[in-house]
Amino acid sequence: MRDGTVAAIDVRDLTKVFGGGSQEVRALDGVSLTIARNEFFTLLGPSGCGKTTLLRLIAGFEQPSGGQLLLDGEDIAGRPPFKRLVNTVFQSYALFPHMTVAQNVAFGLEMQGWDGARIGRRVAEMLELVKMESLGDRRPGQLSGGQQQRVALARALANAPRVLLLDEPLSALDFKLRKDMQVELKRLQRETGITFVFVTHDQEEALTMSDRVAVMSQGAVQQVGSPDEIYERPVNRFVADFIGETNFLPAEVEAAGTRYRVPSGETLSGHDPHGHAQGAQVTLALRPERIDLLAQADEPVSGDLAGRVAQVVYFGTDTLYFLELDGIPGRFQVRVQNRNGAQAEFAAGAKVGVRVAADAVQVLVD
Ligand SMILES: Nc1ncnc2c1ncn2[C@@H]1O[C@H](COP(=O)(O)OP(=O)(O)OP(=O)(O)O)[C@@H](O)[C@H]1O
Repeated sequence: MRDGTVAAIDVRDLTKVFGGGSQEVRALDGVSLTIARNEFFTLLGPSGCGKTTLLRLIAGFEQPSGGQLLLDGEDIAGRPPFKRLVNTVFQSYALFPHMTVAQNVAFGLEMQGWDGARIGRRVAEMLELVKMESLGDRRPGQLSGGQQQRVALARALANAPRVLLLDEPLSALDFKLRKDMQVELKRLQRETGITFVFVTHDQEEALTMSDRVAVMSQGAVQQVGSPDEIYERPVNRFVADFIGETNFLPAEVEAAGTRYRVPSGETLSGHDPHGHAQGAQVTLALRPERIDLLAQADEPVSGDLAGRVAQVVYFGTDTLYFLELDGIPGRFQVRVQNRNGAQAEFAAGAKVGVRVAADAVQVLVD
């Protein structure tokens, strides 16, 4: 780690290849990242990008084809799962159906040879932590999905692992419960101080819970950053497209690091972490909620784009406008908060101006 402390998990150029010959799949293709102690770290990406494979390598259920994996600074290659101080919570919960809630939580502690009184205290403590203290005598079949998930968490936290791996643990829950459990998981992580590595393909889940997020695609890490970094400053088109809604505009660099000319001839200012030179062809990313719509009567200023409302979609909290901009191909989205009730401000067909906030434009690498 940069500050000299030892990372909870240090992944170095990790590769995992399944099968061989024409069947070969490179599930991980040289992944490097560090996860700090006490961090809520999320692996985010579409189905098949390799997030579960990375989790299974950390857990020890799979062996890497190349690269290194360090836990608290120690190379754990070849160490079996039960000797890694790493527990996993699966989407399916994997509770023992014939045991009570309390017996499920106690199971791992018994395997590790804890004495009865200590197990009793620990089980009570864990059930209190996940707010299940009154349901210790029930069997999993008598619990709701959310309650089963809490038991699975209590069981996985009981022996105080260094790292808890969570593989899409909320995806079987309905919308409302999932929201509640997001808050709950964050609380558990803060209260226990255990490093959480959370796998999801749900960007909202990743943004709301994580200290940092690694966005993955095709076996590679595209970007690692805090939720606001990856949302506000995506490095490439994949990240900008995968996280939230984005408008992409082709542009030419008019002045390096400051001004970008779009096909309508207007110039926008923008943020370019990649240092493109003057004359370079680039793609600009603009978030729909960072853009203001102007009535035709408003006085346009330099950089304002002009166009027509093609479609209006009402979302309750906000309204999404699809625009056709003069001189710019494709559709352009603007999201406006409905502060003044349900009435959409502009109807389909209305001529409008588009004002882009000075710091709202991100220049992408590709
Ligand atoms: N045991 C295996 N044998 C062969 N190929 C595998 C195996 N496990 C995973 N793969 C392949 O490796 C790639 C990455 O799979 P992985 O399960 O890690 O993706 P994921 O991002 O977790 O996807 P999902 O969200 O669908 O679980 C996929 O192409 C998958 O088909």
